[in-house]
Amino acid sequence: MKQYLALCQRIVDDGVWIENERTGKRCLTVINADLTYDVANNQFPLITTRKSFWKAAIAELLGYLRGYDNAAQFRAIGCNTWNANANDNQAWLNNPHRKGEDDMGRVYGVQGRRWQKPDGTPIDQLKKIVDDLTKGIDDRGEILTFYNPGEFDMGCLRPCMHTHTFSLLGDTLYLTSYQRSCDVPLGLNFNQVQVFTLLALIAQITGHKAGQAYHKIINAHIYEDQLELMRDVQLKREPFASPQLKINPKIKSLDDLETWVTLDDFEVIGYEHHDAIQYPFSV
Ligand SMILES: Nc1nc(=O)c2c([nH]1)NC[C@@H]1CN(c3ccc(C(=O)N[C@@H](CCC(=O)O)C(=O)O)cc3)CN21
Ligand SMILES: O=c1ccn([C@H]2C[C@H](O)[C@@H](COP(=O)(O)O)O2)c(=O)[nH]1
Repeated sequence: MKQYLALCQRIVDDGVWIENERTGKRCLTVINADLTYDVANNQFPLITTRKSFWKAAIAELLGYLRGYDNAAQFRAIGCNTWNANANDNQAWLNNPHRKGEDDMGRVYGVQGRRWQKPDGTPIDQLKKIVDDLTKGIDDRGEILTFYNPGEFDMGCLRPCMHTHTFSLLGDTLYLTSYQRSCDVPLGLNFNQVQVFTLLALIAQITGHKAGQAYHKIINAHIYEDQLELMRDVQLKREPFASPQLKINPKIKSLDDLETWVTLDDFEVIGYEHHDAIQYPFSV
């Protein structure tokens, strides 16, 4: 939690105002942030200086791992975060690739599970990683990437947290996640939960201990209409100790994640937090 607040304070103190053409808003911006999460000791990096809707963040991750491409699929598992990007973004509404209401196109999980080869057949990046790690193999290329420049025009948004690299040292699994663009008040609250949970889940289903998760962010920003709430409300609050994440130990395979897992299989223990803050969301 301290590293999150330090990043917010750094943006407030040293950020540079940058015009963002896509949203038509200005963002107070810094470049480069490195966050580390202690998955080994279950220090769940949940924001405590406001109420975090962590279940929606885990649902979003589950949707990516399942290869979802439609906001209705996300809603059905308890996540509303893609409604606006799928249905309220004029550029996407005008895009001939959009298949109708709620379609997100070839984003995130579609690339992770069904990356299209030139001959039209799909590559399942996640399955390859899970199969390798289960056998104790780290070929130094256990990379899940959603970043496919050749298909950016076929999706509603380029992926923000775009690449996850898994590394095995003995029986301990590590994760390094890369994020090109980060809405620190809203998105990072979710992304921290997702990086932590992704390592915990993949360690569990491949039979390894979880080590540390490293989260590398390039462009970290606060939108102009979020700044006052961050600077004058959230940053004035004292954080509480980190809670713990409990994952149902019956989850043992990728197939389990794809079929029966729900948000009831995740529990947060000891979450003390301040009141909710509603930050404006930019489409
Ligand atoms: N401008 C922007 N910021 C983002 O963080 C973002 C995007 N766009 N587009 C794609 C996804 C969608 N994400 C989102 C979208 C909405 C919330 C949000 O509204 N969160 C609320 C509560 C959500 C709930 O009740 O479930 C929050 O207070 O954290 C968070 C992440 C992250 N991404
Ligand atoms: O997981 C996510 C997804 C998105 N975001 C934020 C970062 C930016 O504010 C927008 C995306 O806009 P671009 O113009 O495509 O950079 O969404 C996030 O923080 N986390």
